Amino acid sequence: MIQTPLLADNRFAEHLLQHTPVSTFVLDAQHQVMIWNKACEQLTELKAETMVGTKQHWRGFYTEPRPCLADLLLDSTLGNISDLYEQASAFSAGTDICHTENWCLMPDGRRLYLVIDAGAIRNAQGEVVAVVETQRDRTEQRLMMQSLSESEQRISTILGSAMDAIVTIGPQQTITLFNAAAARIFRCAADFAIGQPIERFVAPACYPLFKQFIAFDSTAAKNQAWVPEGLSARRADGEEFPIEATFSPLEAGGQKLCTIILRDVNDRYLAEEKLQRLQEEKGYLQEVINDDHNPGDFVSGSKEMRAVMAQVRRVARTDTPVLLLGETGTGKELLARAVHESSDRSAAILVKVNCAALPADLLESELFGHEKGAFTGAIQQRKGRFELADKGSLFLDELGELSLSAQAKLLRVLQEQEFERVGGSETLKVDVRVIAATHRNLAEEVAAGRFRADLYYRLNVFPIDVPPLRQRLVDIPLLARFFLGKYAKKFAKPLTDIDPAGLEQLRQYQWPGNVRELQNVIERAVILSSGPWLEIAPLVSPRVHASALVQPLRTLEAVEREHILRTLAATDWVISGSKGAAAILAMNPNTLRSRMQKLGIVKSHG
Ligand SMILES: Nc1ncnc2c1ncn2[C@@H]1O[C@H](COP(=O)(O)OP(=O)(O)OP(=O)(O)O)[C@@H](O)[C@H]1O
Repeated sequence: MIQTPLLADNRFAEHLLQHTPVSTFVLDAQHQVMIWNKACEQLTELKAETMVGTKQHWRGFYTEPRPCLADLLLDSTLGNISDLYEQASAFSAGTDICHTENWCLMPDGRRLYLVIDAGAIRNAQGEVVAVVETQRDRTEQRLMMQSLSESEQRISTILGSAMDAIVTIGPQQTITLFNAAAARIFRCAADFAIGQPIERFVAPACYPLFKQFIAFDSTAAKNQAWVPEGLSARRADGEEFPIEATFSPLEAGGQKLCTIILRDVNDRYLAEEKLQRLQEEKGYLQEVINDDHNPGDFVSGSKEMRAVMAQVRRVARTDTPVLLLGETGTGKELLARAVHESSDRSAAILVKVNCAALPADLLESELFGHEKGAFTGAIQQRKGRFELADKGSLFLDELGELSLSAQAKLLRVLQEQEFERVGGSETLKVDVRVIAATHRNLAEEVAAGRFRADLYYRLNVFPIDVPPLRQRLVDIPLLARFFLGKYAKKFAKPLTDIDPAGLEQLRQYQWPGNVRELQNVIERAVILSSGPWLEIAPLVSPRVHASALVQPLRTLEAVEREHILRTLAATDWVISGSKGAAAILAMNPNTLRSRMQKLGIVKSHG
């Protein structure tokens, strides 16, 4: 507070006020302008000679008469300030001084942000004799502050909505910025993370490498670096996860900072795995679609087959392995599908492997997969059928052909649901229900040392015997008519039924190839018949009385070998195709080839 009436006596003070670079005017107690200094002239573009002695000072700041801060102070009416300075962003007042800041619309149309201070001058008696008001133009700073805060807001919106974690670290390698995605990914609030050393959020094993990217003084860290893999971060709860990160060092305000933009690539890995799995499944399903072994409806009229179906229904809902026993072509694969489809796993797939179709070493890699370089030709990692069947079922056809080493692996999967890929050391876990089938007598195979006893007992928990067709005569006409309908439609033949003599022939026949053979016979007959009856050509070995079958006893292999050789001779060694040996033997051509290899059957030239 200034207490002397210096303006009248003190020329020096007046001189100072006149020349101070701050815009200033002074009013006397009657609101008349006493001083209108040079800076005020510049700010308002109004000359002192037109202002001094008048009460027109408002003209410097408003387009209409309005009290200035100095007037309010003189009249002690500061309470009205908010009516006058609507946009006042700061206001403070004591008895003799007051302060405000606000946007002013100058008479010449300029919009200025003025910081205004007013102070009362009292005489020795304490009476207010004058008021000094200063105005400082802070328009530029204010606009800068505004645009700074706008851009800060924009940046914080961008940071907040970014999908990736954005973390900035300062020279002490402590976190200075932690966006919302970082909070989500690291599972902790920004308040917790800011100020913490970055080391806390990096997997310890990766920290030395991490440091190289944020080491500000190393030349390597001068440029931005993108690290697509090999780094792992650590969440607040200690869980480690693989990341992909970009490190951007920068110098701001003399401080070395590093911004890390990172994302959790676990989800990507999972998505990639899922995609690969779906692609493999797609490939597998494509194979199934192309496979003419694809099952149609299941026909069962005999009490024997109804009993089999009842067993299928009973075991389907459990996770017990199922062993389907029966001669070739009896419908074991169809039943395996029925087990899978009636189980809780039906939403996943049933994967099939024919153990006789591949040599032992390839079969092992087919079942369990292999690592890149596991053997010559293993140019990349491949998942096996067990992995493909995860959460579903695996049908192992011709189980009796499995090598002893594959049997050991299979036993482990059955017991612990785990295995390693060929050439790999990583133990893989799967959840697979195994359904196996064989036409061999496994008990005999065990006795001969060709099949592991422990695996046999593990698989034999729920054996289902599928009777040969000759033991369920009721099914023969049912199946024959079913196949007639199917092939007549396929080949567009107007066939109504099977002629009675033919039907009788079908009943009499021995059916060594069971339903598959019947299916082939009907297919051939449909192709050859012109209608309306389906004519059945004489069948090769009519059904004979069991006693007539008695012959000197020989091994199964010897009989099998001789029979295959006879058939091959009859087809002139043609294996596949509708007239080939495989069709006659009602076998899959690949199965036949592998049997021939196993039995050492080769075509002699000469
Ligand atoms: N009850 C049935 N109803 C309809 N078709 C059947 C029936 N049983 C078998 N089939 C058909 O017979 C053919 C052979 O059946 P499947 O492949 O299931 O026999 P399998 O016992 O698994 O033979 P293999 O031991 O040689 O592999 C298939 O085309 C199948 O569709």
